[in-house]
Amino acid sequence: MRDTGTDDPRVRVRPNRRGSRPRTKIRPDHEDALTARVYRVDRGRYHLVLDDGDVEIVAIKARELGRGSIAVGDRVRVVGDTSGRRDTLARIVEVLERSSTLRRTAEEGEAAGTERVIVSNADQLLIITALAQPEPRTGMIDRCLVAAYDAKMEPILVLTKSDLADPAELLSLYSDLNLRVIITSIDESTGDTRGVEDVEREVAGHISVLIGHSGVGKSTLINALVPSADRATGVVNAVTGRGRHTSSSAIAFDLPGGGIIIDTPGVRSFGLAHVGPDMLLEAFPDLLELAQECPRGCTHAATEPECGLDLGTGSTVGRVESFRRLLEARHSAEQF
Ligand SMILES: Nc1nc2c(ncn2[C@@H]2O[C@H](COP(=O)(O)OP(=O)(O)OP(=O)(O)O)[C@@H](O)[C@H]2O)c(=O)[nH]1
Ligand SMILES: [Zn+2]
Repeated sequence: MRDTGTDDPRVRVRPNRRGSRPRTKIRPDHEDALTARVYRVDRGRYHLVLDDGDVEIVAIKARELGRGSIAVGDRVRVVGDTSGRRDTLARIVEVLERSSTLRRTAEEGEAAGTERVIVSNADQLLIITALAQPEPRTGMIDRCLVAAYDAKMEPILVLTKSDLADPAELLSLYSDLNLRVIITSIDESTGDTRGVEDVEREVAGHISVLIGHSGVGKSTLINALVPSADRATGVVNAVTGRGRHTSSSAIAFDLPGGGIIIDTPGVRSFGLAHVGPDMLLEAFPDLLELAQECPRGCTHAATEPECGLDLGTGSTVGRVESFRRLLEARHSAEQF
């Protein structure tokens, strides 16, 4: 073996075609790089918080990183001006391995059909649904559940505006899923709140993503958890009928009690086409044994004549029904 004068595995030796000295391709050795987390992405600029000292800096992606995406929640290594002073730019030279990725399928106009990462490294998905204004949509909840199970994130159902409607009917639909459920009501003008401490307890020390339709109270909830976030609430565009958030970038906030909460304004779709029946079944470990009886290639749909899940009895019947509802939700035309 040729001695290249280093045992750095990043030094690659090209074949010595001309018989001259070996040519080495040494990638810049970013030994001085600092680690940081992405909190926000805005027009190609990445807003990061350094691990050491909590300094906020702005960075661009180094060209050597190629086309791979960098998402909110990503852990990165940065070089250059990491002082965090105004008008300084650092450079992201590496994206560290992700522990989870929440994805959506790109919409038409973009590279349609390709997958985009919404948030990296989160471990919980808070599905925010108002009990009224707007009316709850179970299709959206089901699709979010599939996305959470696929991303190996813990789903938590947060039912807001409990001052306006009773949760009982909605809850009965989800009782077989053994979901964690939190019921809240927040009156920003009086400060009269219910359930916010329950949310606080669930998110402490975790990286949690909030997802939900416009107007369900995400910003109101974030303000209750992180007063310094100062999210604008309650403004709905009279022309489009949509909330004011038009960008689809996620944005992260540090929780006072530790942990991170990530809002996803403008995110309206998940790509679920890639979620196969057996992948979803992994979220129902109690049904795996029944599925052993399935013929090969069984899709576990209710129309499968010999699906082993039909052998379930007692409380398992409800579990199978819930599982099959989520299977169906993958193909729903609903965006969420
Ligand atoms: N009655 C009642 N109203 C609430 C509650 N929580 C939020 N609201 C109101 O619902 C409206 C929408 O709340 P936002 O927090 O702006 O909703 P959002 O999910 O952030 O909406 P976008 O920013 O459009 O995505 C506001 O007028 C809030 O004051 C609640 O618990 N009860
Ligand atoms: Zn089956």
